Amino acid sequence: MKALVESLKASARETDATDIRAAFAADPNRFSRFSTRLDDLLFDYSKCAVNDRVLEGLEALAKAAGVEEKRDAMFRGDIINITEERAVLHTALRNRGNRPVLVGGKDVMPDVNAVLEAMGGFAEDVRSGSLKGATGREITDVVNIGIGGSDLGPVMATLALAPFHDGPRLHFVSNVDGAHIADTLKLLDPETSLFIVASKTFTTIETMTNAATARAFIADKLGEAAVGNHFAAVSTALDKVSAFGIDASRVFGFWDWVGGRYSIWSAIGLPLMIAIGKKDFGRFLDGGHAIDEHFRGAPVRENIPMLLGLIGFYHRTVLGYPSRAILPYDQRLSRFPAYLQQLDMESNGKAVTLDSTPVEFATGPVVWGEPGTNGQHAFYQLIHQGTDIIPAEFMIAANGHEKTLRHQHELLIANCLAQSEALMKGRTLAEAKAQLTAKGMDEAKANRIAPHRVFTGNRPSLTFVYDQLDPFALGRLIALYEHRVFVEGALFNINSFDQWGVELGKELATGLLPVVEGKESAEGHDSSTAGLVAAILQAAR
Ligand SMILES: O=P(O)(O)OC[C@H]1O[C@](O)(CO)[C@@H](O)[C@@H]1O
Repeated sequence: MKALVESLKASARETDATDIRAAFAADPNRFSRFSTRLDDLLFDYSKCAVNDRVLEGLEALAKAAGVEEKRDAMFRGDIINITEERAVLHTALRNRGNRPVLVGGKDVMPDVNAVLEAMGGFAEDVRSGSLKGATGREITDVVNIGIGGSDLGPVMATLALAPFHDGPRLHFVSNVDGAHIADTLKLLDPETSLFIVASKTFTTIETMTNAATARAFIADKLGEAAVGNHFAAVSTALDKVSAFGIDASRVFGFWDWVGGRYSIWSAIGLPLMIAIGKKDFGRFLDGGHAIDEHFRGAPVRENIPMLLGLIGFYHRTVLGYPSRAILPYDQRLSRFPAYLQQLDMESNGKAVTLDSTPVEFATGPVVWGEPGTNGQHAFYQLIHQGTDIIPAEFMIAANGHEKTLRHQHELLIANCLAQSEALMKGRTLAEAKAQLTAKGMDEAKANRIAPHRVFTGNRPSLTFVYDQLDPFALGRLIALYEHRVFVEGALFNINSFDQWGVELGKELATGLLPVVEGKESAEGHDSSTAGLVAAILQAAR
């Protein structure tokens, strides 16, 4: 693999692959050669630093890394999460054709369908008002208490699908910072509130602490006996849920073969289903399933997640670009970058291979972003003229939902397309100077100012265009990125499905709590940590 990566570097150098501007000038068909479609979804990668030779090299790399075999092993239910000894089967949750999926010789589909059915019944009862609080009033507000994968997916998707939201109001509490739950509880009437405690493990300290606070809120206002009417839970740890006191009829399970950051398709999606209804949630699953079928069947040069992964690997590992910016020109996708941060960085932020040896090249990039056009007025300066090259990933709908505001949508589209054009084309020194002198600036001053107005161009970007952001389109987008992360992880030869990197901080926080509470001394901790604790304790009121 290392040799193939080196030869890709050489191909890029020898073919001037990073001179994207020259590639466009030389080939009027570049767009049609380096873009592909899946129904209304258009994927344009012509503004990336690729050419045919690079793509051939990437295909060879994918073959050598066994990406397709690894993909098939995932769909088959093999134990590919080797450190946790688990299958990886979030795809079974959206397996709309009901093709049998075997784990340990047993088809998981009947259980998957049963939970989906139970969620649907519960969600529709909440939405219709037939499920009541302890005092007989309808539920107006649903609060999801979870963190990481038990929060980001439902938050992101609920915001994204606001035009389809016709159920009760939704709130999300994740942070252990008491401010988060306190600010949420202030908005609620306990008689009409329902809390969903969402935690795969049902041990996560943030979620358990917030759940206890919410429980006290109900018990204090409505009495202990009311708690059962105002709580539901989503977890794989059904024994722990029952110890919390939530009735089995309000508990929705999932399985250890669903990773937290891949769990929006499972019962973790319950808040979304309550917001948009069972039918639209089904459309969301359909979108994910459509991408699964595409990923499994399309040839590499038409396979969007495969291309996305290969190009991602190429930008990151071959060309050494340290981060990628996720730039949805879709305000309702405002939490999509945060969602992808967990998906990508928790999956591929690893430095040890599946053979338990150190990796030989750079793995997952830093993933970040904000919706356009807001980002343009904040950090685009650095993307255009900074010293790092940051591949940008744009996404835009051909149609907004606000029919009477078409003009605003056209402005949004123009801005999105202009950014990728500017990143690719740039502005030369001669062009910058000519612009200034044309405005009447004298030669000497133009010479001084022009360098500040130069854009190197050749900054890669890719663009997704879809018809409209609806449940199907969102499901498709999420699944695309899931499989992209999979492809990159397969090329890195790492386990994309564990997350040991978050453990150490959790362990140390548990150890530090008694010190922060003033019950234990800070002895044994480093002087910085001890000094910080002392300062905080001194100031604590
Ligand atoms: O659903 P749980 O078990 O509460 O975990 C929440 C999150 O914590 C993590 O385990 C680590 O931060 C994530 O992978 C997960 O999504």
